[in-house]
Amino acid sequence: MITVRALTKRYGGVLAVDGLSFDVEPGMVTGFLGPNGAGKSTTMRMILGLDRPTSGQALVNGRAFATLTEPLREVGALLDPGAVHPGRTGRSHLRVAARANGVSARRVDEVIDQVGLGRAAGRRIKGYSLGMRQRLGIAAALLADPRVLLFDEPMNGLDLDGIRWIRGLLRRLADEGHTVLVSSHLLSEMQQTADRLVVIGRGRMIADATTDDILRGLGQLRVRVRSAQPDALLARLQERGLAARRVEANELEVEDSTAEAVGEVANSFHIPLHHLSDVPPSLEHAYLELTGNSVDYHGRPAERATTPEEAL
Ligand SMILES: Nc1ncnc2c1ncn2[C@@H]1O[C@H](COP(=O)(O)OP(=O)(O)OP(=O)(O)O)[C@@H](O)[C@H]1O
Repeated sequence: MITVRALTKRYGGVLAVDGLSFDVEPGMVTGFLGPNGAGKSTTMRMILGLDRPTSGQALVNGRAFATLTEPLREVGALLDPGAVHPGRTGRSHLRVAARANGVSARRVDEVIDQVGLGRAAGRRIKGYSLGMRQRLGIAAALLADPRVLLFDEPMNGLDLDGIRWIRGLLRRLADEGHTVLVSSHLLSEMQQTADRLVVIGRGRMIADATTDDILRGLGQLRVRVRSAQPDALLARLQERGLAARRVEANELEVEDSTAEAVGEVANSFHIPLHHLSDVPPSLEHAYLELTGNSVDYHGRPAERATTPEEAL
């Protein structure tokens, strides 16, 4: 369990984290989502005792990291997969970490298996791909079998296989009862991975709820409708004050409405429909609504955010 209360970090004139309070519960994957520079890494560093809060608290299992007697047995983290000795092999890197923390050599082989590093464990780290470095970093986080795990942008730079693998690992860890906090600016990834989301922007809390609630509460409902009489349907819907527009030759989209409402209009004018469905709101839509005022640098409209398909 992670408990964050009124957590604040100021670097000179920059308020990196501004009064954040949230809990990260065991048994689920909590996504920590926010645009670049939102304060995710700074928050994680404070939870891990690597940065001192200006005010407020970040507790692991009810205690500040610095006061944990066996910290690596309570909390593991992947922060910067580049921060390893490049001349060592993966296995020797893990053995050094194991020895320093009273972890058995047998456990080193277990985590090598668990992250699928396999034969690469005997090679020097300087020859590792980014995906292999991420796996090694995750192996190090799992080494002392801690109940609380923090992963800072673990999907960064990974291919689809790597992303799927991490998604599966996070799910398994949560199902085993671990407390899992994973940061990302990839909305699509969090939509598929996280049970709960803590969304921040410019160091401030924007939303803290289940992923489903965030999608339901913030995404405007839209309806897709197809008919062989699109002109007539468009005119009737607009007469009723509905925000309908043509999206394809025979297909309309209606903003902020429901399939029932659109179906009733069509039925009352005897316009046959070939398709009628609510469009589920995407996290991307909700996220842009949530963080719209909290990004430092807006792209021009043409530089739209990455869609889930593009991100993969
Ligand atoms: N050591 C530091 N000194 C000064 N400013 C810092 C320091 N570390 C972070 N910041 C600033 O604090 C803010 C939050 O940064 P942080 O890295 O925590 O954001 P983030 O959400 O992790 O972003 P990203 O997704 O880009 O990693 C940024 O404005 C950043 O420039």
